[in-house]
Amino acid sequence: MLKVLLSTRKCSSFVSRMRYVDRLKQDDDACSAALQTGRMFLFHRLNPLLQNTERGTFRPATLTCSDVQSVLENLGADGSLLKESVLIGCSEQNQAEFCLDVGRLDQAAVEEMVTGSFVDLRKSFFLLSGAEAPLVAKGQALLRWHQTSGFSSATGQPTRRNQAGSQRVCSSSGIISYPTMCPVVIVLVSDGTRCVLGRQAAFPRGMYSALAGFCDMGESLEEALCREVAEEVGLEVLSVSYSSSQHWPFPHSSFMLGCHASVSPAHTQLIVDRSELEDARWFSLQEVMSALQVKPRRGDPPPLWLPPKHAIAHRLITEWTQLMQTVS
Ligand SMILES: NC(=O)C1=CN([C@@H]2O[C@H](COP(=O)(O)OP(=O)(O)OC[C@H]3O[C@@H](n4cnc5c(N)ncnc54)[C@H](O)[C@@H]3O)[C@@H](O)[C@H]2O)C=CC1
Ligand SMILES: [Mg+2]
Repeated sequence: MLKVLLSTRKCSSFVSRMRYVDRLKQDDDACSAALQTGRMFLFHRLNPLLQNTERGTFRPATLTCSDVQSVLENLGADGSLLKESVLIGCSEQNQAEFCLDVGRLDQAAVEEMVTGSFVDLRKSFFLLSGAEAPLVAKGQALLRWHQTSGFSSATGQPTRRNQAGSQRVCSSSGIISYPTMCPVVIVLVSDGTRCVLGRQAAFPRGMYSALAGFCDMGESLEEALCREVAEEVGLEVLSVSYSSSQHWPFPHSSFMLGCHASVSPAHTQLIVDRSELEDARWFSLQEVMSALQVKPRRGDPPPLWLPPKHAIAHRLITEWTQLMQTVS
């Protein structure tokens, strides 16, 4: 049975924070009160607001409710915009965290008032640290869901959100809808000494990653994995082990389920589906280890470079190299 060690965090504080967030999702008044003392992450047309740190790195700008209120007042915006904030969690200091899209305001004017810049999500995802990037991705995903869910797909009537933004209710039928993610399997296939990496034509030059694909309706994780590997590279998987998962905001919200898979060393011929992948190849441990050392730089790309640390593919590749080194 799979056992994942999560952390040695203090259980009591974790439990109370999770229950607090859950209460804010159920209780609009409690959520409105929490908004007054909460931390706020701003977005402009779904691009998060980032600030430079003294160390030359970036972090998401965190504002208080009154900071945002004074921005809205100064720019002549309606104060009720604040009610469009969406709850995204609770900090370790027990402060509720919200995000708000101020896309109706002039971008440059907001940037000047809060000393920061609204940066494209894909770019900001790789400028931020491991803990902050998922928070910004979650905020953008929830804001996007609200922006595209104003009408019920069943009745065509307007929907109303709760204060936390964790659900929307159809005004005519009462049907409740919740934010959705598409399950995706991402898999590193190995024959015991090498692994398969593929590249889509849209990837940056020289970049290869683990194979990935959307789960079809009704499939288990294992069935989706075996089908995707068969479709994309023509291999038959013999065994599967689960590694970890990740919310991935691109192009919309995917729930990435990361796995390792093995194939028989006697059946390793790749038949690549060129409509899906520009290329897929077997790579040796040595090639992958060298690629993990490569730092991103301008100019000609190296022969192989791998997805950045935030991506679950990076984790799968690192785990595989560690496993290969222990067995060799
Ligand atoms: N974290 C990482 O390193 C990587 C992440 N990914 C992510 O994995 C996801 C899936 O990868 P792909 O190879 O593109 O999937 P894929 O291999 O299933 O091919 C995409 C095609 O699947 C169909 N499809 C079925 N269900 C879909 C849905 N719910 N949404 C969109 N298209 C659907 C469409 O025809 C689409 O063209 C993407 O979100 C991609 O960003 C992909 C590779 C590496
Ligand atoms: Mg694919």
